[in-house]
Formats: sequence, C-alpha cells, structure tokens
Amino acid sequence: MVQSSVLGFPRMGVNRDLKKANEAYWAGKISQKELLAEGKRLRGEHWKIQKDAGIDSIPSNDFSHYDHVLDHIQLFGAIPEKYSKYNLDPIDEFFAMGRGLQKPQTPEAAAVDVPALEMVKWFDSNYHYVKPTFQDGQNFKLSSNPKPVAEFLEAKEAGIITRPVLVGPVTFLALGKADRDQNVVPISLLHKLLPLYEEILIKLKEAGAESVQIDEPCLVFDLPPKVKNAFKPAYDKLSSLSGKIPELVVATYFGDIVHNHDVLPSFSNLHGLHIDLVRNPEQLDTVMGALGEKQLLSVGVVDGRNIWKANFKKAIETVETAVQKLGKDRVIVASSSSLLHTPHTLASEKKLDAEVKDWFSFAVEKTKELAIIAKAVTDGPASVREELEANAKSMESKATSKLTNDSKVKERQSKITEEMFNRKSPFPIRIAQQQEKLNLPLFPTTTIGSFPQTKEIRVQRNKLTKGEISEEEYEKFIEKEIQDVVQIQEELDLDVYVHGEPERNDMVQYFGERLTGYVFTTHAWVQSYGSRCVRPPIIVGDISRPAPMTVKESKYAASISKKPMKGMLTGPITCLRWSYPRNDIHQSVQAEQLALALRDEVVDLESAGVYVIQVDEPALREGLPLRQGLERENYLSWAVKAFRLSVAGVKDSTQIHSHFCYSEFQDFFQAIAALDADVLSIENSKSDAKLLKVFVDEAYPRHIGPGVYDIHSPRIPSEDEIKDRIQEMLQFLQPDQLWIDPDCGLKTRQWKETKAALTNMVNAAKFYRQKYSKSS
Ligand code: MET
Ligand SMILES: [Zn+2]
Repeated sequence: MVQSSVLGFPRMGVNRDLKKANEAYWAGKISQKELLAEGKRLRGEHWKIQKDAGIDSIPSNDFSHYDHVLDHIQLFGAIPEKYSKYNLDPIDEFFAMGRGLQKPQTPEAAAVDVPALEMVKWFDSNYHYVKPTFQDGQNFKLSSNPKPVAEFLEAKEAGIITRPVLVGPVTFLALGKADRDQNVVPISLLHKLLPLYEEILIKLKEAGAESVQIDEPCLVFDLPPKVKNAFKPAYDKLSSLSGKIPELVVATYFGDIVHNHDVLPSFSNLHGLHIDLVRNPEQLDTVMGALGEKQLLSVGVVDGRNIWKANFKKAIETVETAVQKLGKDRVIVASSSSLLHTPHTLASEKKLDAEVKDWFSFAVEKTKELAIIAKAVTDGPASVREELEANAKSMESKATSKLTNDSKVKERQSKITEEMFNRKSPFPIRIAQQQEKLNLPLFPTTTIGSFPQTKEIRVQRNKLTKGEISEEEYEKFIEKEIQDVVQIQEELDLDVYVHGEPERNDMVQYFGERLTGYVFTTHAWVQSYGSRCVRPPIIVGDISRPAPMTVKESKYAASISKKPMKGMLTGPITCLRWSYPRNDIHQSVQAEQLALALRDEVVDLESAGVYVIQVDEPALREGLPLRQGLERENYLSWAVKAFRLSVAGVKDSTQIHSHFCYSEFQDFFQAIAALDADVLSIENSKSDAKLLKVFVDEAYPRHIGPGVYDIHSPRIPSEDEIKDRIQEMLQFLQPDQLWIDPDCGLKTRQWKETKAALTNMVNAAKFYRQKYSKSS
C-alpha cells in the first residue's frame, strides 16, 4: 500500500501557545517545569492530530522550543565557549544561544552577558534558523539526554511510533560558518561529526525507531565541490550500519535536485528519498531513474509552503506515475516540506468569506489531504469518492471565480507597453529638474518613513477596529499625529519630511486591505523566528486599486509642511513576498498587477503635490531563487520590471526613492542599478562601509543614502560617531550623491531616543555641508 507521511508540523499550537509559554518563561512568569510541560502537551496534541488523520509516518523531533537547527547545535555539543563557560542549565543555554542573555550578578551566580548566535533565513522561506558556528579544532559530543530519543520515547509512550527527524550531517555543516577570526571550513568537520550520527541513530534504534527522516535540503543549492563530495563518504558510512540503525529516508525540499543527481547513488542503499514535487514536479522522472533497486520514493505533493488546498486530481496523477514505475509499496505520499510554514488550522478562521475559505488548507487540513490521497491510490478513487468530488468542486470554484478572473485587470495587463517601464528622461536630466523643484542642500537629510508607533496610536487603532470611535474621530487623531511629526521634523531641521506612517499597522497589510484580491486571517500565524510569528495576508484574486490608498494622509502632510514631503509606498515585490501568493498564476503576473495598482497611486500622489515618492522594496533580495542561473535572471528581470512599472508614470521633476534593509548588493548590483531609482536608501550602519565600493566600481551615478545609525537599538549615536561614518562613506561616494538617513524606519523606537539620534544626525550632516560648501 501507499503510505502517507508528514515531514514536520507547526510548533506554535492553535493559539500560539508555544510563543506564550516561551515568553512567559523568559519573563520569569512560569517555571522551567511548566514550560517543558507545555512543550510536551503541544507535541502530544500534534501527534494525535496526525494520527487521527490517518498519517502513517508521523514526525518527532520536528518540534523545537526555538529552532530545530539550534536543537542540533546543542545535540552535538557545538556550543561556543562564550555560552558554555557560564555552565547554564541546558534550556537556558539553549535560549542564550538563540536570543542572547543578559543577567546581573546574584549571590548564587555570576553575571551573564552574551549576544545571540547569528540567525538567518531558512532557504527562501520567512523562517529563520540559528547558524551553527564552528571553531578551529572543533569537537563534538552528543548531549547526555538526546532530544530525538527523548521525544521518540515520549510519543511511544503515547502509543505512537514516530519517524524522528534529524538535520543531515552535510546540511548541518554546510549551513554553518566559522566563528569570527576562525578559519575552520565547516564541511571538513564531517569525519568528526559522523560518529555522533552513528551514536544517535543506534540509540534511536534501541528505543524502537523503525525509520528516521534525515533532512538534506542543501541538495537544492548549487554546491561547492567540497560539500557535494561529502555526501558519498557520509552516506556510505551510514549505509554500512544497516541493521544497527533505523531505516533512513533522506529528505530534500524547496527545489529540485536534478543538478546534483550524481549525488543520488550515495543514497541508493538507504530506505528512501523524498523530493518536493510541488515546487519542481519535472524532477520526478530523473530522480526515479536514479533510485536504488529497492529504494522508496517519498513524493511531496501537498504544499508545505502555502495555504492552498491540494488539487487531488493532479496530486493523484503524480503519485500514480510513481506507482506505475515503482509499485505501491515503494511510494510514500508526503507534504512537500515540513508544514512549519503553514498556519495551524483553518478551523480558527471564523471571519473568512466562505467562497475563499473553501480554497484553503492549513496544517491540520493538509494532514487529512495526505491521508486521502494515499487512500485514493491504495484502494482506488471510489474509496474516497466524496472527498474527491468536494475537492474537484473547490478547484472549479476557484478557477471560475470572479475574484480570480477580473477581466478589467487582465485587459489592463495586456495593454502594458514598453514605454510604461521607462522614466521620460535619463537621470542627469531628471535630477536637474528635481533639484530646481526641491532645492535641497548638499547632504540632504531624511528618514525612512515611520516614526515611533506610540501606545496611543495602537490604542486609537484598536478603538477604531472595535467601533469605539468613528472613522472621523480616527482621521482627526491621525491628522494630529501628522501635525506633530511635521513640527518635530521642522524643529530637527530635516530636509525631506515624511508623514510618519501612523495610520499603518503593517507595511504590507495596510496596502493589502485597500486592494482587491487580498484576504486577511485572524489566527493564521506562522513562526518567523523563536517566539516571533507573522500573519501574512493572502493573495486570492486579481489585484486592483479601487481608490487611492495613501493620498489623503500624504497630501495633508505636504500641505502643512514648509519642506518637501516624501510619499511612502510598499513596492510590488515586497507586497508579494510578504504575502501568501496565488498558486494558479505565476508570481510575475501577480507582481505586475500590484505594480499597476501602485503606479496609479504614485501618479495620484504626484497630482496631489507630493513630489518625492519612496517605494520600499526590502523583500527584493530574499525573493532571489536559491540557485544561480536562468531562474535567478528571470526573477530579477520580472522583479525589476514590476518596480519600474510602478514608478515610471511620473514627471522627470518628481523624485523616486527606494529603500532596502540590507547592505550587500555585490551579487545583484545590476538589478539594483536597473531599478533606476533617483535615490536609494539602504541599511549600512552595522556593515563595513567598504560594501559601498561596488557603487564606485560600477560607476553608479544616482543618489544614495547609506544608513548612518542602527535603528534596532535604543542606543543614541553621538554626532562624532555619525561624522566618522559619513567620512568613511565619502571615501566611496561623491559628496553630491550622498544622502544622510538612518538604517530603516523608526516605528519600533521611542520618541526620546529618536529625537536625540536625529539631532546628532542632522548636526553631522550640517558639519559636512559647511565643510564642502566652503571648499567648493
Ligand atoms: C522594512 S522597511 C520599512 C520601511 C518603512 N517605510 C518604514 O519606515 O517603516
Ligand atoms: Zn527598512
């Protein structure tokens, strides 16, 4: 029979219970015992959900109190000395690595002060993992009570034989890095790490585990030869342990592995291999051809990265293709990846429109889908006729809905012309006209958009949501906020003002709520990192802008300002990337729809007297495909076009800004240059100013505002510190192309530190302004 399996389940629980428990523990409100009990309760509940759904292979050790890679750092004793030296309790040491720890001295214990380990995005998802950090002479040691064994036994006690999940040895090392000032090449540690895999696998076998899922998602990357060559010795070794350890299923996801197909024979003596057929269905044939004689294939046909119902007909066809070649006993129906990236359950959504709700499936619902697909293939479609019919109806309803077929939007897309992507004149002509209109000094100062979102702002927004105040009262409140920030900017003597974004809860949600084609959930939280969860809006249909979205606030702000007011929009790629996208049309088409909607907004802002307009694209970089080559070029091409389409409708004299919250542009500089934005503001304060060299090397002609101070910390940078920073920047950029601004928006800061920091920033800018005006 065809079996079903889940690669991993979301950890948070139905009401973000894990977040609440972790945060209560960190705040000292619950004991360690209570925290661990909550973890156990959640695991038990999640196993039961999957068992009740009829899943054959249920994962364990997919749960984590913070991050599963961090679990492995602790499991293998890869704990840097700066943490281990404190001899903390294991759970506190674990959290110290995940989020840093600052504790004053007490009679019993010394003071603790360590920052967190680096945290970075997990492949191209919005989940972040903690980066393993290795030392020269790194050794490993299995923890005394290994988590994978403990959680396997916990499930066994509850009557469920799970399939423990381990991050594979090659991926664990490949995702790591040498610690600062260390030279170790992580993959060279393989021979030291493998004995620990042997040890843990033997322990799991002794505990009763029949099979183990071993994740090697790094196979979807273009791998350096050293990493690629590591698979064979690693898996030869593990294959040689056959009988002593559980059966192994190697799992890959988020991409295809065809370009690394020469690695596949290393796995052919193992029990099974998992591939993601939602992302890359075309890899099925090649991978089937490379399987070992008895090896199983786990086919990922239910999307672990998005919230759409699986199309049963298509999924069953895919599974049948595998069955025809391999037979029913060698095929497993699986989620494409862990379900970690999907919200817990659709049952919590009470406010969703019934039409679109019928198109969705969250983690709980996806486990049921897997069981149904497996049954349909094992016992024939008649065994699940009702489910198949209902699914076909949902698919039909989505395909034919008015929401997904807005002919006006489609018609407008079909009429896009080449000129619509281009500003009227090249930059030198534009900047001269802009300068005439805006009359800005040398080293103009500005901020990135948001000002502190005070408690009062949140209170008023909540009151509006609850209907406790009227729209008019809320608008009056927002106007007053705008007046205040305009006045503050006047006092600070900034050069280009912003209205402060007080009316925005979130930079994507705010726009989504004003566009057709978007829906919002109330409980669909997904883990972003640690206890932090996000609730991405969902793009369900064709996107259009029924009415202006930001014009009222910006126009008002401009009308009361003596200096230029900058309009503030979230760009098409960021709106797309920070939402769940549609899966029935290509993302480039959705980006283009967003771009058209924003284009109208940009033009309306200009007509309303807003002559500086910033279109933020902080998510442009994270959308980069995981591999070099054609896919990446395609992405950059349509992403850049979407940005250009959104802004190119304005006059030459209107100044277009864009903003990015990172500083590394080396590897996609051409794309950034191709945006043709008049001014770029980028994060830079924590990086080496040398990163700006690329702008010189490539003779970037337009204006740039590299952030001069970090906005993530309440720390106030001194005037001298900012001056030094500007001095460094001037080694790379021309005085007349340099803007002075903070790294990013200030919404998470308090007013007190914001005013102090900006005062120093403006003074530092004035210092250079004077210096250069004298010398010229
Ligand atoms: C994550 S980028 C944020 C840009 C936005 N305009 C802000 O200032 O908050
Ligand atoms: Zn930013």
